[in-house]
Amino acid sequence: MASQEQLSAIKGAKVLMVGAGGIGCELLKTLALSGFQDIHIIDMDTIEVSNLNRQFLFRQSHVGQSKAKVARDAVLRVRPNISITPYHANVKESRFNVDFFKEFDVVLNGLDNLDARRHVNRLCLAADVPLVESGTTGFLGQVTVHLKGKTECYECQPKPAPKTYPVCTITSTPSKFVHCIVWAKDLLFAKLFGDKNLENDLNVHSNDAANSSEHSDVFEYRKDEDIEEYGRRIYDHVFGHNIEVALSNEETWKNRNKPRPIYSKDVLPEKLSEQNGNMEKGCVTDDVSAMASLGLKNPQDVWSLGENSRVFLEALRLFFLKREKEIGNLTFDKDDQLAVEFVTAAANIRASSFGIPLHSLFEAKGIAGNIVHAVATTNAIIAGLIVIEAIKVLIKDSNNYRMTYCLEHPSRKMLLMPVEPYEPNKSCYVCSETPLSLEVNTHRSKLRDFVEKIVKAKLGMNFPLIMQGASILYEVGEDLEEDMVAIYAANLEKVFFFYTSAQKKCDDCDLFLFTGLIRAAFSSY
Ligand SMILES: Nc1ncnc2c1ncn2[C@@H]1O[C@H](COP(=O)(O)OP(=O)(O)OP(=O)(O)O)[C@@H](O)[C@H]1O
Ligand SMILES: [Zn+2]
Repeated sequence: MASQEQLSAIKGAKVLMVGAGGIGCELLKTLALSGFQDIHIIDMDTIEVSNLNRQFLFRQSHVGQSKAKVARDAVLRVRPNISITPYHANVKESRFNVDFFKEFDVVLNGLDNLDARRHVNRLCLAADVPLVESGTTGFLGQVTVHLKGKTECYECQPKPAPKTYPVCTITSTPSKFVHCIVWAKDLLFAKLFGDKNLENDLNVHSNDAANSSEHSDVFEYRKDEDIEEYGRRIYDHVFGHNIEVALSNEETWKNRNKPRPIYSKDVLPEKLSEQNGNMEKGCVTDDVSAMASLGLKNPQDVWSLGENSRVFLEALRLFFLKREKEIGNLTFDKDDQLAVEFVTAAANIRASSFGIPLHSLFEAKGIAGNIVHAVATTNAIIAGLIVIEAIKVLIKDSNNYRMTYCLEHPSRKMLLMPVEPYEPNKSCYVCSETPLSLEVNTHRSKLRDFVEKIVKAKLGMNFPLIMQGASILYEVGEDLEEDMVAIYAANLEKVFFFYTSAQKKCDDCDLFLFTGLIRAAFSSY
């Protein structure tokens, strides 16, 4: 039971929720049923069929509609007298600025990506509004509370980078299915359907130069070439020839199982086309599927090597036949059925070559898309914990704030692990005043390198303002004058020495970067 103090805090609170997905639906319902009366909700997405199994405010008939608006309507049906304001929008839009955030007593995140979380964290710090942050992955979840100056901010601790694998494991010595998936997705798929100008390590181990130049155009589709012939050439090159080349390096295989080269003629009949019965019929461009045209129905089946080889050739054929315009611009997307089919088949053929167990399309899709299947119960538990922390924030019960972790297996008979929040990290570049230092080669590095690689990519700033002393060197904004845009563009092309020498006539540079909270000091070499 809530105390009188809690009830009046709940009644008077103005709350902003960001995200109306798995956690967001649960959260909106729990807030409404707990007595909250003024809730604003931002979500940029529309409802997809795949959301319906756990985002229970949505029904089949809502597919394609705004999540924020449908969630509002659904909750108003059970609590008609409260106010819910939906925004079908990206939280990064400029209208959701510091002043907008200042209107709220607490912000609650139910997001699914780092970029948006960092953005909301920074706005909450700038507006000095408490943030309750959350996330779930399958059975795991956590809720954390962030108050400027009192607890650590969302970015005080570096976030673990997504898992990467050594290049040689991917290009030549895979030992797990995930290595084959990464190869199929990031190398083969990218090589065949992605940007041709990007570097690609696909042939990295065909080490003799003559050999690699001989094959330099092996991936090139020649005009009027028979598409099956082209597919078989790729197949034989990557699963046959490249494996033979790798085998020729005896050292590599001294302590490893040798892979087996696979050629298409060994696993498939000479000519396939006639056997793909219904492949021309009923193909809608958006819906092109090699599984459909080969009559493979169940995505949970593990295909044989022969079936994978057919899917490989058929998916490749369909890309060239039905989606030719996209070739050269494609990046792997877990929601692109044909791309998933191609990657599953390629990964399985490679796995077969290396003696690694094959996997179903369903499993391969999960691995390729880094998907951990969502668990509705975890989302519900996390949403409940968010509301508990939000109420503590509203009544300023700071001694009792908790970060709570939801575990997969009980630890000391507990499934929920509450921990006192940590103090702010004094050297956090987001919430502390500590300057960052950076060494740059002032003769070689341009302001553009700094802006693109450090400020935007590394520090995740979307609208940086870069100043030297009192003068602005660079800024981003929708309402900049044209001549300023031209000046900033020119500034980006100047090397740092241009600025440092003008300022101090020496190589030591003290360039300051202000973006609300961040200040960076530079030294040069
Ligand atoms: N920048 C953003 N602005 C507004 N809403 C965002 C932003 N980034 C993510 N979201 C929303 O956060 C929600 C996260 O929900 P959830 O993790 O359940 O993902 P989902 O997209 O609904 O499902 P899944 O990814 O599992 O298919 C989504 O509804 C998404 O639209
Ligand atoms: Zn911080």
